[in-house]
Amino acid sequence: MATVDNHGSGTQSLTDRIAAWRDRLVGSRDFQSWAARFPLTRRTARRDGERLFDLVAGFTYSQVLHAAVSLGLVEHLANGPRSPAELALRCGVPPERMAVLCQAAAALDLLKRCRDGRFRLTRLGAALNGVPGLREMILHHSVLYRDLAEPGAFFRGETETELAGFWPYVFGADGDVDPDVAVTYSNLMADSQVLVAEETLKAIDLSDTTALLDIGGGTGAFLAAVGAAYPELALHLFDLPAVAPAARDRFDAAGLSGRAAIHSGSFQRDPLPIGADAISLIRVLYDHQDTTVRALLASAHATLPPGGRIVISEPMSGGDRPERAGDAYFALYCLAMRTGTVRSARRIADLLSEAGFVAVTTPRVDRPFVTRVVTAKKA
Ligand SMILES: CC(C)=CCC/C(C)=C/CC/C(C)=C/C=C/C(C)=C/C=C/C=C(C)/C=C/C=C(C)/C=C/C=C(C)/C=C/CC(C)(C)O
Ligand SMILES: C[S@@+](CC[C@H](N)C(=O)[O-])C[C@H]1O[C@@H](n2cnc3c(N)ncnc32)[C@H](O)[C@@H]1O
Repeated sequence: MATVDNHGSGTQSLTDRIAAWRDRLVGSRDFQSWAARFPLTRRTARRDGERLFDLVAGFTYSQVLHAAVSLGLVEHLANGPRSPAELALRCGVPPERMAVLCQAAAALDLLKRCRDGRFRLTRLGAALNGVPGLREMILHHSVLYRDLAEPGAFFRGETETELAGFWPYVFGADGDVDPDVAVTYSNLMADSQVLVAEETLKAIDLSDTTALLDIGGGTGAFLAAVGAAYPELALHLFDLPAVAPAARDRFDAAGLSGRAAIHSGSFQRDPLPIGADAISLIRVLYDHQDTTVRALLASAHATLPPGGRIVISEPMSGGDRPERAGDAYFALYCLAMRTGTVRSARRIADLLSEAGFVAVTTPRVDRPFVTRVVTAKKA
């Protein structure tokens, strides 16, 4: 590509110059005004305006969703349509304000306004009730919302984020954490694990595996799903002493106790249990910095037998193709957590190769906003 001098600020390719010209044009009021009237550009101009408006206003959309959940609107509509007055009474909100909320939720396609002025759930609104843990996820966003209140300060790294304190075990706490906090944390993790497990198990095939070690396996939600899908597989869970023992109840309830072993320890301090021919790390790597991840992947590699498999599953950055869930939600989430970072599948593949793994694959997943998967083998 031809390059030209850019007034002392280095060289600029022809593509860059064309882009700069396009940006100046689209950014000019006169052009916008003309494009909004000209038949061939009118639709694009309107669509871009709408898209920009949605980004400008998006934070209020999320708060409408939050209110619909926290005030119990979604719950109260689960059995059919109701009038705003009825909902106002049930949710403890003044009728005229409830009417605004219903109308807003209808505009966002969470509710449908019936001809008689009542509101009912749309397909989207109804789906919300069936997503495990989503209600609690939405509610806990109050914390992240506060952390993002001054976005400039947030990105400069000046915000003392509250979210960091919400997930105590990410910091490797063991033993000295309020048990109630531990339960809230573990329940939210386990509930939100249901879809992650569903998605991960669609992407991988464990039929040639005899024993799976789930590192950072929480209270066993992933292993319970694996156990149901693979009746012969031996299951090993490894997590911090304050978390791992709680998996016992889940394994008992699922009838998995005969083939599920629980190992308490820290992958930052203790050796990993040996004997498994596959290791899974589900939503673990993104909680940690590269040094921890490198050491963890190296121990995983050392623990596995030749031919052993590793499965990484977590939300990922789109890398050279940035995407909303990974790059505009989970990346900010991790910044607020202050301990880890969202990585692209390519970056995780590189870290796996660095640790000695081969045959790295990135199987397709249906819902990358829930999780993405990278697998590899020990040679
Ligand atoms: C019945 C008729 C007439 C027609 C039917 C037509 C039809 C087939 C409709 C489909 C309806 C349907 C089944 C819809 C299903 C929708 C689903 C399943 C939606 C799922 C959505 C899931 C979402 C939005 C998940 C969000 C997850 C989030 C935000 C997770 C966040 C996790 C975090 C922050 C974890 C943090 C952990 C830490 C601390 C960083 O380590
Ligand atoms: C984000 S949660 C994921 C839990 C589970 N895999 C899931 O997807 O629901 C991260 C897990 O890693 C565990 N963890 C964090 N640091 C750890 C460490 N040093 N050793 C072992 N487990 C650790 C946490 O206790 C927690 O259960």
